[in-house]
Amino acid sequence: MIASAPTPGVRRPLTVAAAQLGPIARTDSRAATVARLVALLREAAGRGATLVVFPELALTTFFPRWYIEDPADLDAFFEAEMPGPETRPLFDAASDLGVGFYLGYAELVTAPDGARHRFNTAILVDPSGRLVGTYRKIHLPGHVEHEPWRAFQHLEKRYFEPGNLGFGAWRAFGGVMGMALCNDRRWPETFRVLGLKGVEMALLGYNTPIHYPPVPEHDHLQGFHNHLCMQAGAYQNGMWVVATAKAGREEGCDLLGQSCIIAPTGEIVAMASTVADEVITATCDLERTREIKDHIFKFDLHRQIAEYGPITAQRGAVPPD
Ligand SMILES: C[C@@H](NC(N)=O)C(=O)O
Repeated sequence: MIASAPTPGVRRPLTVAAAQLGPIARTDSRAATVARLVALLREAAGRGATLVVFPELALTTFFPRWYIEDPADLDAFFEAEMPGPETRPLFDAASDLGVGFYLGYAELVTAPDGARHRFNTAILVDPSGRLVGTYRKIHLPGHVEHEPWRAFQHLEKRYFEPGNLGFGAWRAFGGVMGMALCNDRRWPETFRVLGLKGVEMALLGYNTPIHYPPVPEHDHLQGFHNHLCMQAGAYQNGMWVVATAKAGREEGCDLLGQSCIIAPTGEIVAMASTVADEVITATCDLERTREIKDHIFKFDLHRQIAEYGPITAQRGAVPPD
């Protein structure tokens, strides 16, 4: 008998929702945005979800598109406490409904010495309202300086520090959960590190402009690349992926939709069909991760780590000319 053969009849179903958001205007209040999140949460709960995944930077417009010089203007997009007075209604609604959630937001941390640190952050909250974990975005895309030639900026490298908490894995919702944010999904290392930590479901929010100023000839591929990297990450690591967009035309900038739920086989099992507020759900059997983790990508058996050194070296190993 093969020790790792799945046990017939064993299931660990988890009904999840991706709660896609349409655009958020710069002038929209936090209260108005949180009310939208609560409405999506209620719809998801009504459809049986016990975990709801919101987008990256889900409380504000995607402000890295602007060069902001006044620190007070920048601060207005950040949360100094979570929950704070304006986000508390989301936490209250979730625990009333018995639903947990993933939420992306801009986090302002003031250290004991008074130094201020800014992160692009996601939290995971369980159905009782307890904070399960915090993730701070590691792969920050874009640029540091103002580049006026662009139709819009992508100043994540200016406004955020790289995450300092690593890629976490948390036992919650009947399985092992991991988190990532937007550009992280393009990197196989993200999913591999989560996979090595035993993650069975990766939760991810994104804001992806359709127009990529440095290489505009790839604009028509945004939807393809979005799914390509996440379907590969799901399959190569045997995990579910729940990925949620902030979508639609936001302050003149078109953001990709196509929020999706991906099985450990790499198959998309649910996908949004609008670029507005929209809930998609799927019942995900966490036990299905074993179809991959115990077989084609059984890490302990098949990985050849002696050959993987360049992956963690600062520089590549390109042969000399
Ligand atoms: C452009 C970039 N956006 C992001 N918010 O990280 C991405 O989709 O990779």
